[in-house]
Amino acid sequence: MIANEHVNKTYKMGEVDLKVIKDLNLTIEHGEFVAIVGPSGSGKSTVLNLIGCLDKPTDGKITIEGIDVTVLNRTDLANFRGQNIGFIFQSFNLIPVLSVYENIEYPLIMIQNLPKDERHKRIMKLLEDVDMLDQKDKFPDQLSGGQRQRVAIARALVTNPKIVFADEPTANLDTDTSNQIITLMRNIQKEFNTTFIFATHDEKIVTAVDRIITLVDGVITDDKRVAS
Ligand SMILES: Nc1ncnc2c1ncn2[C@@H]1O[C@H](COP(=O)(O)OP(=O)(O)OP(=O)(O)O)[C@@H](O)[C@H]1O
Repeated sequence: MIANEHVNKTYKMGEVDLKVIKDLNLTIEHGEFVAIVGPSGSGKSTVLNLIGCLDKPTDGKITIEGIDVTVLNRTDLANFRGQNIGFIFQSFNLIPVLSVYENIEYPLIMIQNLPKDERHKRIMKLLEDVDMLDQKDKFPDQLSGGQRQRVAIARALVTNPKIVFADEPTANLDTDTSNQIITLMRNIQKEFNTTFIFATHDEKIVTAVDRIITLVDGVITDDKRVAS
């Protein structure tokens, strides 16, 4: 479970304080498929960065899987992130000099000290899951947008994270490819009970999720469960 209690985030811009998240109280249960929506600049990415442990709140408490992550130091936070959280970005963020296989392997080498044959098994299974087995030796610039995002999804999942944060994951994809990617993530959520949290403007994602949280000017103005 993820619990935010009285979370605030203020950016200092010279003399000016920019308060972008205001008294956020939000609980997300295991295995939820949820979208955070709202106008540009409303604070969606900031919330994702805070609960994704990429950034720290100015004050308030964030508990993930029973651990208060706001008191962890940088090293412990990075370890916690590596063990529990996966990220998918709109720009895919693949490493251009690494092959598809090596891009997926990268977090396992950086974060989790797994033996090579165990790494291989996990990567091959994920390549199959995202239907990229026949592309495993290609490099990112030899792939389509949808294929790149499938690799990014496999990379986000290879550490078996409990939670995946996806910031506009379909922004650079056409409608059919977006729908395929959303279905892929939904299937993974069902199979592994992985929590997926999206920040998005994409109606295709909004109509696919079970819960929609609306953020306006750093405040939750609506939080509703929907039949998808
Ligand atoms: N590092 C930063 N320093 C200062 N201000 C920032 C920083 N990051 C974000 N902001 C500001 O915080 C506010 C919220 O930004 P955020 O990126 O979270 O919004 P968003 O809802 O994700 O927007 P979009 O839909 O356009 O991606 C904006 O006013 C933005 O300019």
